[in-house]
Amino acid sequence: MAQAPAAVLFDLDGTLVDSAPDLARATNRLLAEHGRPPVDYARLRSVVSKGGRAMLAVAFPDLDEAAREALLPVFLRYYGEGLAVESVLFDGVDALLAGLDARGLRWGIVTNKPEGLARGVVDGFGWRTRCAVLVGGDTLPTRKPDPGTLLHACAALGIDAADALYVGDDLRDVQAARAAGMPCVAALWGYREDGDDPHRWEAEHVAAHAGDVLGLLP
Ligand SMILES: O=C(O)COP(=O)(O)O
Ligand SMILES: [Mg+2]
Repeated sequence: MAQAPAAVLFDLDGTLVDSAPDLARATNRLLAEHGRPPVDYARLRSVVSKGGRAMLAVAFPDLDEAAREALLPVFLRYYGEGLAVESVLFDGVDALLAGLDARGLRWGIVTNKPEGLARGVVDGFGWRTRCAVLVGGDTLPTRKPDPGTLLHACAALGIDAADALYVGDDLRDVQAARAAGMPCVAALWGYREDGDDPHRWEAEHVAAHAGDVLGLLP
């Protein structure tokens, strides 16, 4: 990277926060209420960055879409009751964010998680005053892979998309960044299903560890 970005934007689940344990607890509460055994954790974990609908498809594969859609608000409510209980930061994230702060580089979050829940996670990790912008999946009518939420974050920061850097663990993160004209990093430490190959997503950078992102900056 020739020039330092004006700000670094992050995806939340699978990039900054390993939220799978809290999401699994909400899933299992819902399953138990329906008289079902707990979810296959590894399978659930692999789709966390694909959102609540994908998680419910793993947990209730026999239900049709309409029946799963009806479960979504309950699932999100259960998750909302314990957002930062068992969730942890991925290795190196703390040092990465501290490194950005030390360089005076603003950072923010653009997630598909509903904004209210994302705010709860941000508060849970004590980031409220450090996180310069937070855009959720319901902040606008569109969400990733649409570039709108990334562009919205840039407008809030008063910067051009081309001058920011986005870090995300899912194909739709890279698609959103590319559509926004924003350089991006595919995070290999996040959630992936078998067969997902981030090296084929055409991100400008691929990082194996959160600490590698600082190394990309000049
Ligand atoms: O909740 C989701 O849809 C996934 O969240 P993410 O965009 O932070 O990975
Ligand atoms: Mg993600």
